[in-house]
Amino acid sequence: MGGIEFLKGHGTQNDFVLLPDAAGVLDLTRERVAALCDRQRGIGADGVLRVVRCAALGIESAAEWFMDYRNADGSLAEMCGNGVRVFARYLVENGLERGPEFVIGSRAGDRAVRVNPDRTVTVHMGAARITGTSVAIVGGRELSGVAVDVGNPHLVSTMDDDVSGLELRDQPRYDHDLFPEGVNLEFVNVVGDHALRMRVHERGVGETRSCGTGTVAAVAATLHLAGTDTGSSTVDVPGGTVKVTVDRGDSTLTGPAVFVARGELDESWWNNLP
Ligand SMILES: N[C@@H](CCC[C@H](N)C(=O)O)C(=O)O
Repeated sequence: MGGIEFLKGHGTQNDFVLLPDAAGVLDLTRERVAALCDRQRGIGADGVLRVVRCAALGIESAAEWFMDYRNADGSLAEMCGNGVRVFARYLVENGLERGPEFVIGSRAGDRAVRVNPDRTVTVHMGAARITGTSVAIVGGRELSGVAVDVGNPHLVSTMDDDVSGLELRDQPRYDHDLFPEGVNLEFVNVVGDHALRMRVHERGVGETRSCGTGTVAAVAATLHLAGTDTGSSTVDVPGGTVKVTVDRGDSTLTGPAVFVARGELDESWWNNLP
């Protein structure tokens, strides 16, 4: 057949099409990514993870493999905390890394991962940097937020009323001067001493059922508001639960990575996309 192989997987229901492309030969245009992720005319996903060797892209890195992440609208992003767990499991289960610990390259830099015996994956996400404050406007409500850089940009708004009541179908408004490249917007309830509930509107996608970098940003922001910069919390998202630890200079994210399908793209469909 010789078609283009794909896998479909998710991390707390943040779902991805994974494209093995060791030699970096796929012509992954913005339109092709958008078509793959479209839930009617494609496979349907929040993003694409291209599995490519760092060397094939001329990237010098301690990592052998590069996670080339694209949002559902075809835009590039620096990092994906749920995607990198799915990516790590793919590498180990397909004999491309021995595991359980190794490093994966991303546009945000190298990320150390560990594939755990229970098939969850722990990722060292690097520093979660507090970069300021701003506001998000959702359904006419102005919500103040803490800006956090986790390799990609986030604005975390904590609120007293239940986040499940928010209308997140439309793009919430935000300060384009502060976030010229766009921003991921998290809405958070503190539900216990070490427990958060979160919804997210992702840059380049819309509302998703989880965002791994967003959960790290949420924990860093709530710790910051409590006057500290280290701590751990679970984060419940619509698609499940992850565990986050924030330290000075590093943070870790632990959560599930699930595969649901494997197949081949129809070549004439792919070739007729711009
Ligand atoms: N879902 C991801 C984040 C994906 C990138 C994000 N939409 C962006 O544009 O920065 C995650 O799990 O971290």
